[in-house]
Amino acid sequence: MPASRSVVIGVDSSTQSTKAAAVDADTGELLAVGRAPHTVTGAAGARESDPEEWWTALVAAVRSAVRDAGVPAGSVTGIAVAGQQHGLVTLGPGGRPLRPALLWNDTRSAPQAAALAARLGGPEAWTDRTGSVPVASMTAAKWQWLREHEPERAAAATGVRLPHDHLTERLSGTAVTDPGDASGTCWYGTATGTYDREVLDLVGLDPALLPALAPTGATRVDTLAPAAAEALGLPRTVAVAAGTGDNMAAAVGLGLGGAGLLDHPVVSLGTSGTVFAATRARPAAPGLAGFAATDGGGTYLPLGCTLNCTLAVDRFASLLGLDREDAAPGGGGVVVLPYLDGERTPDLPHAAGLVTGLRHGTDPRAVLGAAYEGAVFTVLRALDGLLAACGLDPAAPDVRDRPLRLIGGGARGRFWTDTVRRLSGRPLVVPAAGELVALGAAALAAGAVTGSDPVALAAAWGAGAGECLPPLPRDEETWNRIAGVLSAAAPTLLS
Ligand SMILES: Nc1ncnc2c1ncn2[C@@H]1O[C@H](COP(=O)(O)OP(=O)(O)O)[C@@H](O)[C@H]1O
Ligand SMILES: O=C(CO)[C@@H](O)[C@H](O)COP(=O)(O)O
Repeated sequence: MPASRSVVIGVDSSTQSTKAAAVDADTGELLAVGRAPHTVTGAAGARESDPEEWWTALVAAVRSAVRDAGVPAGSVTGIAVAGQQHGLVTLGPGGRPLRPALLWNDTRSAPQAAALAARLGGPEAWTDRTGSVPVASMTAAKWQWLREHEPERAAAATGVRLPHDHLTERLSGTAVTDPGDASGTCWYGTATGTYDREVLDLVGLDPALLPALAPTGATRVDTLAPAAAEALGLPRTVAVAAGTGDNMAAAVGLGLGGAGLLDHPVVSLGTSGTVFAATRARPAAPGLAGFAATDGGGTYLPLGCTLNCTLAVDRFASLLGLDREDAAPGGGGVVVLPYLDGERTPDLPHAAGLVTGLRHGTDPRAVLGAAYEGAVFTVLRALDGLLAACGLDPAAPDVRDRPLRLIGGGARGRFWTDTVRRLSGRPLVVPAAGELVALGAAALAAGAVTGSDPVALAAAWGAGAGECLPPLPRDEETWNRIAGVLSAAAPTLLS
C-alpha cells in the first residue's frame, strides 16, 4: 500500500447499530466495515437509546474498520458521522446526556405534535417555514413532550442535540449541526437556512442550547479532540466533518444532490422505510417531510417515512417461528398491516398491527409474506405521495419506468426485492455496496479533508452502482386488497 494513501471513515449511527466504513479517499474503494449493535428500550410507544452506548459502538466499529482495513492509523485523514434523524439528546453537566435519547420512532410525542401543528397558522404555515408539519418524530414535538412530562430535566438541559450532532461533538469538542439533519427538527427554517426563532419561542427552547449551523455536512469543523483520538487510536490531526442525518448521507453516497434529479427515487428498507428524491424545488405536502439536503446549496430532499419496515417483518417471522426468507406471497386473502409501532405515513401514531383473512388452511409462510407486502405497500404509497408532491403522476408510464434505487438492510433480502418489484411494477437498481449511509458519510469526510464536493466525489467513486432488476408485472390484486383493508380499518387504527 502506498504510504501516502488517504483513508476516510464514514460512520452510520442508525437505530439498530453503528457501521463504520474505512474508504480509500482517492478511489472510493471500501476497505472494511466495522459494526456494533445498539439497544433500543421502551414499550407503549416509548423508544429510547443511551447515547453513551452510541459512543461506545462508534469507538468499537471505527477501531474494527481500521484494523480490518489493514491500514496504519496515520493514513486516516478524516471522519464524519451520519445519524438516525430527529432523536432528542439532552445534555447536562460536562456535556453528558441527562437522560436516554428520545428516538425518531417514539410516538409518545404525538399529542404534542398535533397541538404544535395547529399553532403558527396551521399545517401550511409549518411547511412554508420548516418544510414539514410536526408529527411525533420531529424533535420539536419531543422537546415539548419533555417539557410537559419531565419539566425538571428540560429546565436542567444545558444543550440540545440531534444524535449525529452529539457524536460529532464527542469526536471534535465542537457543537455543530448541518442543514440536512437540522431540517428534521421543525425548528430550522428550510427557506431561510437559519433556526426559526418563533418556533423556538413556541416550544420554550433557548437558542443558546443549540449547536451552531455548519454551511454543509462536509464542513470541516475541527480535528479530533484528545480524548476521542485516544479512544479511537487515531492521530489528533484527523479532520472531523459536520456530518448529517442518515437519509441525507445516503443521498450523498448515491451521488444525488447539486443538480440532483427525480430520475431515480430512492427507497430505503431499514428499521424505517423511507422514500426520497433530491430536487431543486421545495415540495410540500402533508405527510411528507420537506427536508433540506446537506449541501446547503438549495437542494431539497422531500421524504416519506414509515415506522414499520424490516424490524416489523422480522417480528412477524419470529412470532411465526420462521426464518425471514421463509415467506410466500400472501395470496389467498391474507392481509397484514404491520403497524406494530403505530405509523407515521399514514399518520396513525396510535395504530396497532392488524392481520385479516386467516383460515384453518392458511400457510404461516403466507402470513409472513403478507407482512412483507403490508410493509412494502406502506412505503410505496408514501412514494406515490412523494412523486405527486413533486408534480409527477406516479401512474404515468414515463414516471413508472424510472428505476427505484433500493438501499438499506432489507435490500440484501431476496423476498424484499421481489416484493418491491411485484407491488411497484418498477425496475430496481440495487447498489452493490451495502452501506450507502456510511459511504455517504465517508464522502463528507473526504470533502472536509480536500475541500471537494462530496456528492461529486461519491459519484466518481461509483458508490451507487449496482444490479439492475427489470420490472415485474404490477400485482394490482394484492395492492387493491391491502388498500381496501387499510381504508376499512381506518376508524379502528385512529384510536
Ligand atoms: N440479508 C438480509 N436479508 C433481509 N433483511 C436483512 C438482511 N440483512 C439485514 N436485513 C434487515 O436489515 C435491517 C437492518 O437494516 P439497516 O438499514 O441496517 O437498519 P437501521 O439503519 O435502521 O439500523 C434488519 O432489521 C434486518 O431485518
Ligand atoms: O425518521 C427517519 C427519517 O425521517 C428515519 O429514517 C430515521 O432517520 C431512522 O433511520 P434508520 O435507522 O431506519 O436508518
